Amino acid sequence: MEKHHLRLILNGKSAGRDDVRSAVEAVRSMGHNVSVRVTYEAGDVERLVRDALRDHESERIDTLVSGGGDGTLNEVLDAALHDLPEGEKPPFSFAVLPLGTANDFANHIGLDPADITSCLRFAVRASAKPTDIGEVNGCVFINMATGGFGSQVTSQTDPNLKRVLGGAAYLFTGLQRFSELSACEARIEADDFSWEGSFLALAVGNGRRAGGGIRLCPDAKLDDGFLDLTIVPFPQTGKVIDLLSVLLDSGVDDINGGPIQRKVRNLKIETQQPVQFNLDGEPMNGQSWQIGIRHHQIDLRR
Ligand SMILES: Nc1ncnc2c1ncn2[C@@H]1O[C@H](COP(=O)(O)OP(=O)(O)OP(=O)(O)O)[C@@H](O)[C@H]1O
Repeated sequence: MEKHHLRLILNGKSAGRDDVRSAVEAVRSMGHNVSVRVTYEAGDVERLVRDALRDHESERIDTLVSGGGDGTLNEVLDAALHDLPEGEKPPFSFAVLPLGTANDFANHIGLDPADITSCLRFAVRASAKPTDIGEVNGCVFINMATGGFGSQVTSQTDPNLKRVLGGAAYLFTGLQRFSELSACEARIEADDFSWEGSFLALAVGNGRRAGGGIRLCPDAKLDDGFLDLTIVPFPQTGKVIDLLSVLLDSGVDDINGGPIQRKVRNLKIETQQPVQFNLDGEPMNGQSWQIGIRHHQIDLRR
């Protein structure tokens, strides 16, 4: 069996968890090398990724594991890809140890956040597969970029509520703030598609689910070289609440009349007012969005 050298960047929120310690012990006892670096606060991930890039030759690091939620994974990838010359891949593959609240991306690749030891074993057993990365105005995402309803919910969800309710917190906050939901006017131009109108939710997915399991891009694939654009138009007849409950219950599949769905490589979105976009849950504000895909930019153990 090949001996692996893992570097685990662990979000400090989970540093005290017994199951994380057991998982590291279990993988070390399989003969692999695991070095662990823990974050204390925002910004630490970037420095720890730089350290991993510096150490990768001397310590033969072959896999960088993101230990945290989608937010941590996003920070890890953003730091690893930031200064990379075009056409180059990072010098190691990536893996995920799902320790977040929703873990939408980890769920998409079949990881069970309740069994952390299996997830870390998977990081040494699974093969590293070429994986696409999405980009919005120069910032990366691996799972999904959402605008409108979905983004409002994620960024306004109280962290304490998230801890108590888990993924359902997103839904709770969404309904609580329902009265603030309004239509957002946008103009969207893609390779061979354009759309203008007001939307309730907008999603650009490399992965399929966001906001705690809501299926917004049901046909998205991580390595097909496309992003899946989903537009849920704002209902003309004021049936917003019906539309919302369908969306939260079963995702876009069951929406009456269907949402607008397209596979795209590049798109530009202009909104009439400033809106928030969420990249894997991390908020960004603006009115003009240039979105693209970096085909097979990383290798991911999945
Ligand atoms: N030691 C720490 N204690 C508390 N927060 C931290 C610590 N280190 C980093 N953070 C913060 O944790 C956040 C990322 O957390 P995490 O990866 O769990 O995202 P999440 O959004 O809760 O996950 P998910 O999207 O899966 O629900 C970042 O905003 C970062 O600033």
